[in-house]
Amino acid sequence: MIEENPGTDTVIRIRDLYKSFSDLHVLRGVNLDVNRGENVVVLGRSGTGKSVLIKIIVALLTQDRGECNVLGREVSALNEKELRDLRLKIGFSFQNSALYDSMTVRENLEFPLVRNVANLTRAEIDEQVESVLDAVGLLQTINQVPSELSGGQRKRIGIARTLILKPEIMLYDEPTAGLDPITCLEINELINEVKEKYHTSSIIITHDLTCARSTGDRVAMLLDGHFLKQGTFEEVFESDEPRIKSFYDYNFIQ
Ligand SMILES: Nc1ncnc2c1ncn2[C@@H]1O[C@H](COP(=O)(O)OP(=O)(O)OP(=O)(O)O)[C@@H](O)[C@H]1O
Repeated sequence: MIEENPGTDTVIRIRDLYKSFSDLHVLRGVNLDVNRGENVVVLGRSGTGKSVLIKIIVALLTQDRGECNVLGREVSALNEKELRDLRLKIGFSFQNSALYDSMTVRENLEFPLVRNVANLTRAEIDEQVESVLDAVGLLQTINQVPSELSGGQRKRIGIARTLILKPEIMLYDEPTAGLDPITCLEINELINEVKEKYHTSSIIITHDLTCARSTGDRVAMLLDGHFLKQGTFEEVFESDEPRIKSFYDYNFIQ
């Protein structure tokens, strides 16, 4: 059981969360707090339920029991409109950036803005698109289409597209998967820059230990349906717990 921390502003509070699919018991008593302005890394082997947890946070799945409170609201109790409003405050960076191939970078970024924010002038749209592209260091790609960009650039544009709605919470699902080591380092830096510039609170799902070490204010290790250990990267991996040691040993670290 993790400690209550009444002095901090908790944006995600998960208590005793359970989720099964038939007889596959994926989450079994998950507890997690994400405090405002904090990057929390969720580590765990393939199939341990990291994505299921994220999907419960954005109500794409519903827990069997337990509490999942996001920005002060229990997500499983929200109606459609409340959910839509909540999701606008959450930026979700998917494993595959899912940009529209037929649109330019500018059009990809305008799309969520025009769809979700009423009465913006052309000048305001341009200003916001350029500002967010500048923040991810890719202003020069504004008129290109995704097929002309590298995997790392597409990932950055995907992050820019979520940032354009100024989310309070960012959820990164395997942000460095499939990228070369240098590009991984750049994405890790970007995740930290996003936190500084946009004051976001984030969950970063990964099995990349370099990513965990460089982006995580706190690391939480999901094993056997719950968080076996939470703390700084060093606190978690100083542990003598054999499953944590073996996770460390099998995941290459630079
Ligand atoms: N909608 C669903 N219906 C049935 N089973 C599901 C569903 N979603 C997830 N699962 C199962 O739950 C388990 C956990 O899946 P999840 O996608 O959360 O794993 P993960 O930890 O994110 O893995 P990876 O690192 O490979 O992405 C898997 O065995 C998966 O098959």
